[in-house]
Amino acid sequence: MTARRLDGTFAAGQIKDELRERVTKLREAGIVPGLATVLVGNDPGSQLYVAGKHRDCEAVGIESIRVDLPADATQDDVEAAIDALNADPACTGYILQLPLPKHIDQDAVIERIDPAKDADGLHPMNLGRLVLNAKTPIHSPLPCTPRGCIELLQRNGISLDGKHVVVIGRGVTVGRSIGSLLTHRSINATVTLTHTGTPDIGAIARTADVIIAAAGSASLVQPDWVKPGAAVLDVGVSRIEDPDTGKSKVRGDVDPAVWDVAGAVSPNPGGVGPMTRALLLANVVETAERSQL
Ligand SMILES: Nc1nc2c(c(=O)[nH]1)N[C@@H](CN(C=O)c1ccc(C(=O)N[C@@H](CCC(=O)O)C(=O)O)cc1)CN2
Repeated sequence: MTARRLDGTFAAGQIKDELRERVTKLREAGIVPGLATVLVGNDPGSQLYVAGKHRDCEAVGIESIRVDLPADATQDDVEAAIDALNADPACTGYILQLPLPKHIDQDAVIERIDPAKDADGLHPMNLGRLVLNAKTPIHSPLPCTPRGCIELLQRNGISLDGKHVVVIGRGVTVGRSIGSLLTHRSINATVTLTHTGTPDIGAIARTADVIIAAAGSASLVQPDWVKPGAAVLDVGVSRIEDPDTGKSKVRGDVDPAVWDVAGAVSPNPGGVGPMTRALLLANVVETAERSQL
C-alpha cells in the first residue's frame, strides 16, 4: 500500500486564496492588515521561514514589517523591539521567530507581546483561553502549527471526531498546545502526548488513528510504529547535510518506509510547514476582522 499524500502546499494555496478575498474586503473598509516578524540571529532555517512569511504576506495583500536583530542582541534590545511593535498601529500582529539565541529569556519576551497582537497564539493569555474555552468558539489567535495540522486533515476529509491521536514531542510550538486544540468539543479527539521520557513510544503510536510526529528527530517514526491505514503528520524538521552535494536538506520525523503502511502521510517538506505559514496569515486576518466589531 502507498499512503495518500496530504499535500500542504496545495491546501495552503487554497487558504491563501480565501484570505486574499478577505483582505480585499478589509482594505475596502479602510483596514490594512500588517504582519511583523522579529528574527534574532542568523539561523539559516529561521531566515528561510521568515523570508517565506514575507512572500506569503505579499501574495495575499498583507503589509509586512521585518525586524532583524543580530545574534548578540541583548534581552533589552529584543524587548525594545517588542515594545515598538506593540505600539505600532501599522502592525496588526507579529511573531517572534523561534528558537531565540540561548542567552535570551524566551518566556519573558513572549510574555511581553501584546496578547491582542500575538499572531502565533503563544502568549500565556491566548494559550490560557485555548485551555479554558473548551466548549465555546475561541476568539483569540491559535498556535499556527497545531491549527495547520488540523486544517490539513480536515481539508483531506479525515475527521478527528472520536479518534485516538498520538502526539510525539512536547515542544512549545506544537506538543504543548495541540492536545488542548484536539480535545476542544468541536474537534473531539482523544489525545496521548508522548516525548523523550516516554518508554516505548512505538507501542503507544501503534494504537493511534492519527500520529502527529513533532520531535525533530530524523526518521524516528518507523513502519512498525504505525497501525495500517493510520494518518501520519510529519511535523519535525531536521537539517541533514547531503554527502554528495554538501548542501543541507530537510528530513522529517517519519521514515520513508512508513508510506507503505499508513493510509495517509503529510510529506516533509511540503506538508505541515506551508500550513503553518498559511495559518499565521489567517490569525492576522482574523485579528484585523475582529477590530471591525
Ligand atoms: N514563532 C514561531 N517560531 C517557530 C514556529 C512557529 O510556529 N512559531 N515553528 C517553526 C518554524 N516555522 C514557523 O515559523 C516554519 C517551519 C517550516 C515552514 C515551511 O514552510 N517549511 C517548508 C520547507 C522549507 C525548508 O526548505 O526548510 C515545507 O515544509 O515545505 C514554515 C514555517 C519553528 N519556529
